[in-house]
Amino acid sequence: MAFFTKLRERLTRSSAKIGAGLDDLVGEAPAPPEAPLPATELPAPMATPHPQPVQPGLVGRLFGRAEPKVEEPRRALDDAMLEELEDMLVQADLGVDTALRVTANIAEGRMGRRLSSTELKELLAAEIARIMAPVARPLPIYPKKPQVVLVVGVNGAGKTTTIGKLASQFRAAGKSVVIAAGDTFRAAAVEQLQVWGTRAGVPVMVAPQGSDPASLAWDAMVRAEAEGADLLMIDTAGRLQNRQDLMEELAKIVRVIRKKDPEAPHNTLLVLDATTGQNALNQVETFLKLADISGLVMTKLDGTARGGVLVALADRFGLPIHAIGVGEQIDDLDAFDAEEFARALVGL
Ligand SMILES: Nc1nc2c(ncn2[C@@H]2O[C@H](COP(=O)(O)OP(=O)(O)OP(=O)(O)O)[C@@H](O)[C@H]2O)c(=O)[nH]1
Repeated sequence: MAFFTKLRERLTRSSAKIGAGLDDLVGEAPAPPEAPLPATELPAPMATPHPQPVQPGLVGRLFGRAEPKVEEPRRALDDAMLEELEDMLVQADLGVDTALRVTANIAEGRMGRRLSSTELKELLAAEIARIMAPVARPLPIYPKKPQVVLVVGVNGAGKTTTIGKLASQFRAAGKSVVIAAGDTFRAAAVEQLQVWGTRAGVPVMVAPQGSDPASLAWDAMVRAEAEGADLLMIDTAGRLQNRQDLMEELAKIVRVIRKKDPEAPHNTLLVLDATTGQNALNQVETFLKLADISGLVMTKLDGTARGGVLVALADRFGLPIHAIGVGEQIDDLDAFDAEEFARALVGL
């Protein structure tokens, strides 16, 4: 299945929230002060968000009268409508600042214009795409061998799964990959990575439980260099409970791999779980203090109504969004496309 189709199908919880919110917002408008239409041509009541088509009568059909055009409900853009729109966007996890900016941009030059829900969705999608376009950048691939990709994020965010999916895609593109299971404290995390490695046909380097992740990272560098691997992906622990330890652990991994390549890691990916909503913003702030984050991957957009947080992230931090995850299967991760995401998010 094409990823866009998948995205549209799987983003339904977020898009239903925003899409239905916009339908309601326009549908709730008071009836316009226009002359009433004849009863037979009256569209569904203005307060109904999903108007039913009016059936033409038998006489009308026999005499070839044109079917009445069903007009979408419309609502004049005023302060009250903008305030509702703003609230709706905050509820959809775009965050207050982003919601305010988006709403102001939609209002500009359009006050008093009577908008249908579809028009409002188009305007919103355009605003969201405008915010997202500068950050929609695939993971850059460098000629450097091995390109070292350090993967960070809290436990459960989807690091392991993301590494597995990326490794599989790189393999499919003809690249050789080595994975290092750097969360050496959690046997389950190492096992899971081995499963993904097997699926992707990529070797996974492991170390005894509780051993120094930096030492594993060194060994993995040696092996990746010796084998001429294109990429080395290093998983890391995600224990934010002890931030100081984690910071030292990450710093040590970086120090060690820089002895082999002063430019490494070439990418530091922060994996975020969309279901955490606004908390994802705090996670970015925290990890920016712990590591030199170069880009984001957002997972679990399929299981949440909080997909709007990606817009807030783009607006607040401007970090590249390399990929998004919409499921647990190996092909459920793809490059992030601003326009596709924006349209899917608003339910277009
Ligand atoms: N629905 C859905 N589930 C996902 C997605 N990405 C990851 N998951 C699931 O989220 C759970 C956690 O993912 P992991 O990859 O194990 O997360 P992690 O960050 O490595 O976590 P630890 O191994 O606990 O450090 C797993 O059950 C995954 O199958 C996604 O895009 N959609």
